[in-house]
Amino acid sequence: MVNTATAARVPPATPQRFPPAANDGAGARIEVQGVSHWFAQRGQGGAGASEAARLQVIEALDLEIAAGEFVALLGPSGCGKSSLLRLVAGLEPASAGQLLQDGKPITDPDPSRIVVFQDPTLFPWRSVRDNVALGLQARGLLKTQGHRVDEALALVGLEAFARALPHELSGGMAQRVALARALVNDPRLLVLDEPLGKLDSLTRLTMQTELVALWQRQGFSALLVTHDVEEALFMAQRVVVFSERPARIREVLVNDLPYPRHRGDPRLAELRRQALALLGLGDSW
Ligand SMILES: Nc1ncnc2c1ncn2[C@@H]1O[C@H](COP(=O)(O)OP(=O)(O)OP(=O)(O)O)[C@@H](O)[C@H]1O
Repeated sequence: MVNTATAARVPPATPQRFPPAANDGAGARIEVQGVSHWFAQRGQGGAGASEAARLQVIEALDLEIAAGEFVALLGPSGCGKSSLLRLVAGLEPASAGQLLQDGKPITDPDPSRIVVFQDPTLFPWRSVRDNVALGLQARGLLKTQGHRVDEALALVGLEAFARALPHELSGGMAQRVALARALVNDPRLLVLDEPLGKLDSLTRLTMQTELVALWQRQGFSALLVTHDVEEALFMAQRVVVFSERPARIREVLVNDLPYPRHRGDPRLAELRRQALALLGLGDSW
């Protein structure tokens, strides 16, 4: 599956070369207002499950993502981070409270909010180009807006691989295709659920930089879940640190370092120390 020889020939994406985004840099403003969420536990009843049979994953959460902001979520495993992403994406309704996009309730999935998961989940029989075209095709926009497929591939530096099949790609290239598949929709919010989690560490560092460049270039808002403290601090403007389940905000770390950032910046080291302490990992790391 991973073709490192081919991967080595792929230049880093250079988003600066391409025309302005159609959304004119207008990222979505997201408001999470008094949101609580719980699941019925397996084998203990469905919609009518009693309090005791419910697993509460989010508790009375208030959070705002400003238009065009990059926010990352950190927290203990299983605390409810991905559950929150699913609510923001509109993949399921919150048990209590409300979520708003630009002042309007989020009730369903919408092409203005695209989720990128850890696994690129490409259709193996479709070319890179045809995988990226899926969103436009599903909405009947391919004939009139097909040029956006090429623009999205160019944004992630994969123009030369448009005809390749997924098995010919490295892990990093496949994840870039997943990003292009998201970008073709010109999203106002990119919801990133550990999107770099399966990549080798060097590719991961490269793609962190590329993702930040795409975010700066395209102007969407970004909400990232990651287990990697450095990744969160390197990429985001604010890092929300959650408690153990049910997720409550323990602290919001503000990183006002300008971009492009330097990984050796002492401010990043200080924020890392704070984040690890908040996650209960102390100074010994
Ligand atoms: N559809 C579901 N039905 C029942 N329980 C669920 C469902 N989805 C998630 N959970 C449970 O909710 C809790 C929170 O899960 P979630 O995936 O949101 O956590 P997370 O913080 O993203 O975890 P991780 O960091 O390990 O990915 C977990 O205990 C999980 O088992």
